Amino acid sequence: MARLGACLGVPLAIIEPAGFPTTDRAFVRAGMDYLDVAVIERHASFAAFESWRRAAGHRLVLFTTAADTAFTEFAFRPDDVLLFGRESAGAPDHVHAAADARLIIPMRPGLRSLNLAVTAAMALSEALRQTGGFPRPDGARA
Ligand SMILES: C[S@@+](CC[C@H](N)C(=O)[O-])C[C@H]1O[C@@H](n2cnc3c(N)ncnc32)[C@H](O)[C@@H]1O
Repeated sequence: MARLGACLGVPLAIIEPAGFPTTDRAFVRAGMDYLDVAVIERHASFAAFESWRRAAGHRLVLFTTAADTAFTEFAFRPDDVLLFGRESAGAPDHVHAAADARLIIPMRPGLRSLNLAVTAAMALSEALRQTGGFPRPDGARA
């Protein structure tokens, strides 16, 4: 996901406690050379993240299988924060309650979920497509 953010020019925020190792060593191994160009912010807790988000005036858009609205039916804004849950347990109830919108990527019946990185790639693709946010080869936005 660090690589996804780096390539598309989108900052990544990690809210602790994360569901994966967040030591510098683990990051260097997973992020490879993309880590140098990725913008990664860390928030010590959901409360700390919420203080930052509310002060900055960003909407919180949660991707969850417990949603009724398809992500393709939602009008994204360029400064929306897209939030994804843990690979293991998803996002807790209080995070669902705090979200301004809860969106699902529709799936075939009977299947549990996509994996986190695939969800993020699909979500970001739709949000950037709608808002004209894809980077251009000359460095400008599309
Ligand atoms: C592997 S899933 C978590 C599965 C977890 N057992 C659950 O039921 O939420 C990891 C994250 O990917 C996102 N996700 C996966 N499939 C999704 C879908 N079809 N629509 C929206 N978000 C999805 C959610 O943010 C979820 O918290």
